[in-house]
Amino acid sequence: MAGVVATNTTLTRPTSVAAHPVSAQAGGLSGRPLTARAAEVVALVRDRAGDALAVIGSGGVMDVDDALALSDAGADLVQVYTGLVYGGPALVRRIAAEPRRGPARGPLGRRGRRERRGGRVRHFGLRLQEATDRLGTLCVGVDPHPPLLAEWGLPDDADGLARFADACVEAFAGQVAVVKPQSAFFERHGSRGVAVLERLLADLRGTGTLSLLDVKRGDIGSTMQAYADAYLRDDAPLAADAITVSPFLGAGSLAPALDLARATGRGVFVLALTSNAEGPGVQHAVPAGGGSVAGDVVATVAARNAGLDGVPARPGDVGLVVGATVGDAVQRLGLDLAASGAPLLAPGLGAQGATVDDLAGVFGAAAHLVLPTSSRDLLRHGPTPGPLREAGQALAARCSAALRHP
Ligand SMILES: O=C(O)c1cc(=O)[nH]c(=O)n1[C@@H]1O[C@H](COP(=O)(O)O)[C@@H](O)[C@H]1O
Repeated sequence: MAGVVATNTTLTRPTSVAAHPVSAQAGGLSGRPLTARAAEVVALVRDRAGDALAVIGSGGVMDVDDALALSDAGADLVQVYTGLVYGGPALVRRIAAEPRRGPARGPLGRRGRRERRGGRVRHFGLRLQEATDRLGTLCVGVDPHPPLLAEWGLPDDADGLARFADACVEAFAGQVAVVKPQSAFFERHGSRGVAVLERLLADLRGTGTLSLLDVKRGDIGSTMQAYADAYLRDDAPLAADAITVSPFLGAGSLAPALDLARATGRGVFVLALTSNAEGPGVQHAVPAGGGSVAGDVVATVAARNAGLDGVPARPGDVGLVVGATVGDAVQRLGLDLAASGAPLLAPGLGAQGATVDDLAGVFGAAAHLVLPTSSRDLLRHGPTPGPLREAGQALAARCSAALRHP
């Protein structure tokens, strides 16, 4: 055997087409629904085949960036089918005009492949859209609470954390759109706990699973730059695809993180309306010029997302955190979340009392931007990865159905 052609059509139905009247019919999908999966499969084939086989990348190549993604994933040649139908022969000329690059190799190469295409940054919003289209709309929180460790029969030490993290990777990597480790539960074990977090982030990176590190950082500009360096640089030991930040030292103080995230193709989720009972006292407060503190946060994020280049319909790279527990606060405060273009991280499901059925009411016209997240309520299905995975997939399907575009 001289080589492998990867891939063909896909039998999965991403959420972007699930509502289409014929989506239940049998048969494989071509075009855009294949793009992200094809790059993953090509990377897998290249990793397994090494240099022994030629790899021809095919599937969802609709534009030059898609072709470069397959090349970066390890393809020696790239094929176009559906892209040729819609893009015409000029697409071939544009792809062929790109300088040929050898496939990236090794752990650093793999990281570079996911975030950059030919020196061009792949925006976080686009990567998130691809992941939710393919895997459904759910972010799984990895919160190794002491009571959960005990329930799972694990010690409350770095070894327990490591086994907890491994089970989560086995259950959720490649199965849900985003995995969100909660830094606090690792930090409480000092440097050994942080080392486990570092390995967890590397494992998620290695499996192509988006990581959202929940650290809720926020500080004066110069210190914020250091926090940004810690999580948002390509070469940071704790690099994640996105982080949570707190705007309550003034949303403008977050600029170093937002700038670095944009430069490296990462995301930042800014707290706006948090899920806890103490949040409204600060977030609903009316500043001197009117509106609300949360409204100012939303406006800052909307301004950031409006400046993005590329396809206007895709979600922005800067997200907002709005708890699923906030009831009618979004409407009462007059927040136009849909116009912000921000992916909306929605914690509070299960353990904090919100349900999947609350999501449509809380988010209204912005429902299509919502990324619900659950930690304890989902993790109680452990420690065996199988039931954990099934619970995650079932919850993702329920969330996707509840948030589907009208
Ligand atoms: O940023 C967050 O993720 C977050 C924001 C918020 O407003 N409320 C909130 O609960 N979270 C986090 O989401 C997780 C919720 O965990 P569960 O209540 O167990 O699902 C925790 O790690 C919280 O720190």
